[in-house]
Amino acid sequence: MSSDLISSVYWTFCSALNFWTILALLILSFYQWWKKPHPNFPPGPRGLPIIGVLPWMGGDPQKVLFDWGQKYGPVMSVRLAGLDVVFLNTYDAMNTAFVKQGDNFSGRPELKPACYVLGDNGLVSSDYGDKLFNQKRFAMKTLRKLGMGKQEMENTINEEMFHFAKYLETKAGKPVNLACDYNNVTGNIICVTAFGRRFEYDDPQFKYLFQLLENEYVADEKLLTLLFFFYDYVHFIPPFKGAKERFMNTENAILDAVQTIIDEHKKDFQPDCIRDYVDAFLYEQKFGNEKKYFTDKQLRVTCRDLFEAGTETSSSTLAWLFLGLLNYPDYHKKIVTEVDQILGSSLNPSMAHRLEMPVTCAFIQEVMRYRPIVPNSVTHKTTKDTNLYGFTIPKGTNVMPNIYAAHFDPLTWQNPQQFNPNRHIDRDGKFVYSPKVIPFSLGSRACTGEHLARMEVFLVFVGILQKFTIISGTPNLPSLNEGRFGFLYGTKPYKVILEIR
Ligand code: HEM
Repeated sequence: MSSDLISSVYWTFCSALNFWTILALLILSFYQWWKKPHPNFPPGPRGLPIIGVLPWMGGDPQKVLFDWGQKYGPVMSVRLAGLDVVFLNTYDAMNTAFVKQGDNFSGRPELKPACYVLGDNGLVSSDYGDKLFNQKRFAMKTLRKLGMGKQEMENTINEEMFHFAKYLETKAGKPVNLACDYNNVTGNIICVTAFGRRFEYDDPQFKYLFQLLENEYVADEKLLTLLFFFYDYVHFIPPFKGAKERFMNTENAILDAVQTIIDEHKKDFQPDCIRDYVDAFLYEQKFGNEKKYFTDKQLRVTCRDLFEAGTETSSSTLAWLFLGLLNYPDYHKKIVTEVDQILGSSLNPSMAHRLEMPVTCAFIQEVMRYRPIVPNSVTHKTTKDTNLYGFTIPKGTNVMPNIYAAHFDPLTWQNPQQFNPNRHIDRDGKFVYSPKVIPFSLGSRACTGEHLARMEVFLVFVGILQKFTIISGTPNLPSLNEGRFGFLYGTKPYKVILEIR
């Protein structure tokens, strides 16, 4: 046989092989796309084979998901590339799943690469089970003992507010972007609670921790990061690879910084003098009945969780609140009037003052409704085959609370697209708390720090207004309808000018 013939047979064979390989892959991906986890799975958009609805997610995913929710109903499924995710689009659907059937809907999926760094430890990413019950119970009990929801915590927040006001005085008179500065207060409140100490704002260790947080939450590769959370197989593709490495480096650096503080605690730990969360944990580790749950890794990751979940979240909420004030001068005026009448210039704000400050409370609640900073909360996972609204949702399915859709549900809210704090004030001028404003989610996986966050948001917000007049320092002030998507939904950058009152 001539070499030409061999070569021609070889290439014909390869082309046939390529043809059949490509055809097989096409059939496989079409089958993957067409197949649902269960014939009775909730309805929803499936997008394109292989990539699912990803091409639709580029602009404003929360609006796209909202529109689909209006079309498909309270429980819908969305095909995100190879993954079927169930979205709960109304308060009632979330309440039915997370509260009434909490045991079935409170797992956490293994979100890689978070799992590589954190394992099944801490509070946020731990799966549902005995360890999580034990650790959440311990966390709630310890946070309450350390003052959460009580006068002691108010004192801690007001003391931190005193330092923050001094810091803000140095910035008075010129346009400043405070988005990251709020972390000084919210971060220190967590540090006092978890580590028993506050840091000076220019302390290198403190600044380093915030730099790390900023890298993670504000860096412009959040979409890439979110994608590789779900799709392990994209890790080796260059843009994802880099984003993954930076994410893991940041997480490891935060864990190392936290470990340094824990090691200092171990050196001077005294069982009869529990100063903070770390001490309370070390006590259980040495003397408790369930030592198996109180491991070093669990402590390290829990402190990381409290710091990460408790800092940027409250700061972003404050950033939205001040942006709201600048966008709605009538409410701004009314709120400042309440602050002046109830607190004057010298009274320390207290949660009890909320009763006398209906417009302030209504404004905070409306900002939390209108701009939930975690619009799709944190992903849950079903722990067994389960049924919701007549649909079958198999064990292990990813479930996302669509807080944004619940907050804009036209069956719950009149003119939901209108920013209207007045909707939370009754005819007698009193503030009406709404259980359907759920920025902290619902059920047994709801935010562990909700009480603390509500306290710091109120006390810091009115504390700043008591001491400073706030003016816009940005020529084109963003509206409340523009934001930045990432792990959190934050404001677009804007500047304010503070005038000392
Ligand atoms: C305005 C501020 C905050 C908002 C809007 C917020 C919101 C949330 C949301 C939506 C979740 C997920 C719930 C779910 O999975 O369904 C969550 C979880 C969590 N939050 Fe917050 N949070 C805030 C502040 C805080 C603070 C101050 C702390 C710290 C003490 C904290 C600690 C946690 C923890 C530990 C979890 C995990 C709970 C679990 O997985 O069981 N958060 N938060």
